[in-house]
Amino acid sequence: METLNLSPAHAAQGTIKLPGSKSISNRTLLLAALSSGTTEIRDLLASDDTARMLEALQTLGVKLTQTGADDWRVEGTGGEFPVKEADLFLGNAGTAFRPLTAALALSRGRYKLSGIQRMHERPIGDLVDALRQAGAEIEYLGNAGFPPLQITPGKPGADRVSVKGNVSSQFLTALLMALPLTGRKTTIEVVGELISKPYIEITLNLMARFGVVVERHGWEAFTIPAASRYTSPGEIYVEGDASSASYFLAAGAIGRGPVRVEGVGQKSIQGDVRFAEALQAMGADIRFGENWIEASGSGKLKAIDLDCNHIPDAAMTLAVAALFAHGTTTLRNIASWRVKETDRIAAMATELRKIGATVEEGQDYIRVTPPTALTPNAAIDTYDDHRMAMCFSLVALGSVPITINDPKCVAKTFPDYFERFGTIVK
Ligand SMILES: O=C(O)C1=C[C@@H](OP(=O)(O)O)[C@@H](O)[C@H](O)C1
Ligand SMILES: C=C(OP(=O)(O)O)C(=O)O
Repeated sequence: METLNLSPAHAAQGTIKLPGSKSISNRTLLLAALSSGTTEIRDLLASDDTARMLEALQTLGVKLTQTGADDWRVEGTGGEFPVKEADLFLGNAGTAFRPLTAALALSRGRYKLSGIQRMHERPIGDLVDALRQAGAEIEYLGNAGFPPLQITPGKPGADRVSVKGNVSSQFLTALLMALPLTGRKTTIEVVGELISKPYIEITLNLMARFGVVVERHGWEAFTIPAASRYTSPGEIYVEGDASSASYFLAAGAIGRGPVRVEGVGQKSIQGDVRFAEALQAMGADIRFGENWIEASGSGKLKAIDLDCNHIPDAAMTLAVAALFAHGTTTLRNIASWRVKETDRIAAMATELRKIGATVEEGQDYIRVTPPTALTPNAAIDTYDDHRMAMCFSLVALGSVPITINDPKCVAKTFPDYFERFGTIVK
């Protein structure tokens, strides 16, 4: 196994131009493929998750041309994938797997969708149940409720479908993006509490840019108007990734800063920009510009007690920042961590203990009390979870050496993370 030894660091300072947002990149690729007209996408994220989406669309007959380092031209299909039978491998990309399942289930073709082993352990049953109400024919090829899936042509379905919201917001996102393909007026009812709500705002915002405006009834119901069709906006810029920003902003707060991230700011459509508020509550100084965020601090943080349901990904960064805070930090309402790249509550607890922290975990929370001195030379297991690897790089700022096992797992969303991190730590 490959390992990366990070040297002790005493300060963090500098500016980072963020890679493109994963959530915006994969939504934009799919919407551009489903729309009529050609879309020029700028600043697309180049990572495993977007590579899986690009490959899948290519296999489905969508014409894609790379026009610059991070720029792509997508020739829209007008909502009908040219290839009607395909076998797609989607790695561990939730933002590819869930939306493509919905789009293909409403596309009158025969498709097999699979991923890596962990993807086959991540639930998809609530989405399949909702798509079946919409007339889709989907079979489980392994365990019921989980990928891999076989899709065959369906028939017209109900004009009201319901979906559970408490396991992943990606199921509602997938339905919202795919239902316009039917051309029929359809209402989606959300059953129970919807988690990770800001990701739905990203979905609705991007759909509107591609010409489909969803009628909204709070968080309970969403109506796709009859005869909705996606049309290309022509050119679209992908914001920098706000979740990736969290590691650098935390570094600025822990290592005094200032550390500035460029690519997201005041006008961001990503919910994870609100990580900056959490960091502020921990005592960091935060400044926002139109297209940048900057963090600095005294080096000493305060513990917080926070409901993190709105920032599930960036909240992992708070768990490691808690090592540098005075007191006990509690992160609540994060049950979804258990069904992501790994069981993130269990993984976080195990690895924080290697640094000397006292950690209590519950079904939907984690509580972290820092040690009086961080344990040097811990070897951190990363569980094929990019965020575990990125989060734990921050420990180096406690002036202790640390080893990150399998550091290349960051390729899921941020292939050159460690090189970039190396440019801001001193
Ligand atoms: O829609 C999206 O782009 C995402 C939604 C979130 O998932 P859940 O809704 O499963 O919490 C988030 O964790 C994931 O990284 C990206
Ligand atoms: C949960 C994540 O990914 P996915 O899009 O695969 O759900 C993540 O990036 O933290």
